[in-house]
Amino acid sequence: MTAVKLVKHPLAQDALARLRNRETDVPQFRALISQLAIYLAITSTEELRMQTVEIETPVTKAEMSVAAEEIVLVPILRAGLGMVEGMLTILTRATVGHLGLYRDHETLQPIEYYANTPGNLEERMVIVLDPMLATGGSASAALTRLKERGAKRLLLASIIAAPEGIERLERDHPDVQVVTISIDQKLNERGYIVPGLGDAGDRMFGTL
Ligand SMILES: O=P(O)(O)OC[C@H]1O[C@H](OP(=O)(O)OP(=O)(O)O)[C@H](O)[C@@H]1O
Ligand SMILES: O=c1cc[nH]c(=O)[nH]1
Ligand SMILES: [Mg+2]
Repeated sequence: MTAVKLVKHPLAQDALARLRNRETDVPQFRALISQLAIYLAITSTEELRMQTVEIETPVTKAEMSVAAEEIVLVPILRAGLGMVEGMLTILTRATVGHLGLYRDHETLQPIEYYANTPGNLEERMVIVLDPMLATGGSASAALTRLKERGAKRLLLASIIAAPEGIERLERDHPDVQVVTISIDQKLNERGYIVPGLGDAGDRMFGTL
């Protein structure tokens, strides 16, 4: 079963409420997405593999834990791009791949138009970024593409998830952990998350 981790920090919930508000303008929307991505970066890497090394401080030598796993971030274009900067605030050494997908407005099926990912995905923690998990079609297609390219240890970091999207990933990718800040009520008849925040890409890039 897909494991879902919820970010419950009060300041993340406060930022998400402001993100959802229809009065929030484009610069504020971008800043809030970046802030929320920092919380997702911290929670997504709680199980990062570590190793013990000897460090010499100005005072003495000591055994310390350091990260033993490289991280690849893969934003789903367009809206996932807004999460990269916040993620890199914490994950400063991560490499970044890109997957271009949009959801056909009629069929809601994902259409892929770009894929560029770093090599050696087998050995790395791969975190897919998309603020919205709605039907789950886009996330599922992205995860399938990354597995075809060798990824084995995958997470999906989203800001808002619909129950329908989580169920879809439980079916298609039970090995992938979902990290999110809110599980909303449902999808509406046009496939938008309720209460959601509208179209994340349009609000981020001002294309409404
Ligand atoms: O779970 P799903 O039903 O597939 O919907 C979620 C997808 O829809 C949005 O992208 P959109 O198609 O609007 O593309 P955009 O980011 O370019 O605006 C969102 O950013 C996800 O990628
Ligand atoms: O509510 C939704 C659903 C899909 N994509 C969005 O940007 N918002
Ligand atoms: Mg969009």
